[in-house]
Amino acid sequence: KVLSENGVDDVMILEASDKIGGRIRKEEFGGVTVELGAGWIAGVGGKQSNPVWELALQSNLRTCFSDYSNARYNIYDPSGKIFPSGIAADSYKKAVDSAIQKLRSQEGNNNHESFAETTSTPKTPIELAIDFILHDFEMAEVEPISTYVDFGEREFLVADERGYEHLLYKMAENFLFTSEGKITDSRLELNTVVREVQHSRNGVLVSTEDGSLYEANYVILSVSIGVLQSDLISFTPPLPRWKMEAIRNLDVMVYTKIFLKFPYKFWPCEPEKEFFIYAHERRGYYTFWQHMENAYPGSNILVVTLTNGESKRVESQSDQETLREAMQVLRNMFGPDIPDATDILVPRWWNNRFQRGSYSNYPIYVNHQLVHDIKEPVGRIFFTGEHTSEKFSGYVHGGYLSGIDTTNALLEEMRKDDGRKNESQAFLLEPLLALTGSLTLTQAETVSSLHKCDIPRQLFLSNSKLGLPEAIL
Ligand SMILES: Cc1cc2nc3c(=O)[nH]c(=O)nc-3n(C[C@H](O)[C@H](O)[C@H](O)COP(=O)(O)OP(=O)(O)OC[C@H]3O[C@@H](n4cnc5c(N)ncnc54)[C@H](O)[C@@H]3O)c2cc1C
Repeated sequence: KVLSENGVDDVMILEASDKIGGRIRKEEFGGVTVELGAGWIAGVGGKQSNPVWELALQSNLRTCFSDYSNARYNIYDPSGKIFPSGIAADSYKKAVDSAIQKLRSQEGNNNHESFAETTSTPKTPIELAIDFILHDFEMAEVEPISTYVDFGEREFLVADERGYEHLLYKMAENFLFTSEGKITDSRLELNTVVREVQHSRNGVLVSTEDGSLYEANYVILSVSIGVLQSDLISFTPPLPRWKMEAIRNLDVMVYTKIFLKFPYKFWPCEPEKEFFIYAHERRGYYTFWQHMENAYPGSNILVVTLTNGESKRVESQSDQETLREAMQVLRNMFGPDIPDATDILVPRWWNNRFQRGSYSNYPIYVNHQLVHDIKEPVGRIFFTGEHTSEKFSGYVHGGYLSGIDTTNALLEEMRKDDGRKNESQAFLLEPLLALTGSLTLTQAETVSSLHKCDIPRQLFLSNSKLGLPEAIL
């Protein structure tokens, strides 16, 4: 939309997978729609309006208020007894206070520790569980001291059969899709995996896995930080050292929601018991649980969240093994007589070569050079996506807003470029063949003829979460 409003319509979106949405991805499971990726619209109810929440309202997306702070009163010990609420709440408060105190004492020190490194090592199962929730489960309790509060602290769970992705299709309606979600536009190419970006001061040339070539004046790369860290896409010439270092220095978080379907409910399913915690001797071992009765009453589905090392471990084993482990934990909590799950769904974000993780994880006191370098363009290559958002990295709205920022930066560059072109038409007509030395003649001819096109061509790689030029996310 931003591009279109500025008269730039000649764009191409190359998406590696078979649908738009990226880390917004739904699947039918156990008779309902579950979100394998983003599930919450976070950052609602503050001074400013979160644009993703606005989209949800406009699209009549069904959501339900979801407050996982209640989980602190539902902590099960390894033998299945619930910790008295006073003890659980006190332990929680102590852990939060000490983390906040430590963070405050470090404020301004330009200390690059991640939040996980700020507290002393916990020892008991309850300390381990709380530590896991505070540090791995979205750092929910410390957000109020950070700058992330502009949009508010309320969170809403998407509970709509059409999925979170409905927002994306709504945004792209009459642009890339019909109201039934059918692609109408040749500007979007699915199943198109970018493998190489050749770039020079004259333009970019993109090669895809199927051997196609796309020539353009600019490229916006919205792949995840995990993909940038992997060798999926190569750059010729290679990216400069400052860019490579920024990419390498940003942590990638793996966050996995495992879904389990049961023949009937055996867990307490009052609305305020939506979340519960299992305090195991092993940190992060099937710790954080949620029932889906608030979102989909009668669905009989439980969700357990794993992160990082546990996510990677579970991704590499069979789903049957994961089911066995999860059932053992549930039997510790609820007794030996509970029924076996009838189905399990284990997303694999780490092993997905188009993701390689779930979202970026910035140090709590961000090194501004890192933020700057991660989003800074390299010549004609622009970078966007949640990892380039200083305030909202890791969130859908971070991706959305970074898309707009990057688009504006590109538009600015295009204006400057137009100025330069007017000064020197000769430069514009310089053949691109220098870039294509390694290509076959036919390909080179194709490239060459595309280059002669009068209309400026802008190329966008991947769809991003919104998948659309309207909001390059
Ligand atoms: C399990 C999980 C839970 C989450 N929970 C929440 C939540 O509750 N709330 C929230 O706000 N956020 C949440 N997030 C984060 C949120 O989903 C992301 O921040 C956001 O969707 C990222 O959008 P993006 O456009 O930056 O990247 P993506 O959506 O990942 O888009 C990048 C696109 O690039 C494509 N691609 C990759 N490689 C190539 C290639 N070589 N060629 C072409 N295309 C390529 C990918 O297929 C993908 O479509 C969660 C994420 C995960 C994984």
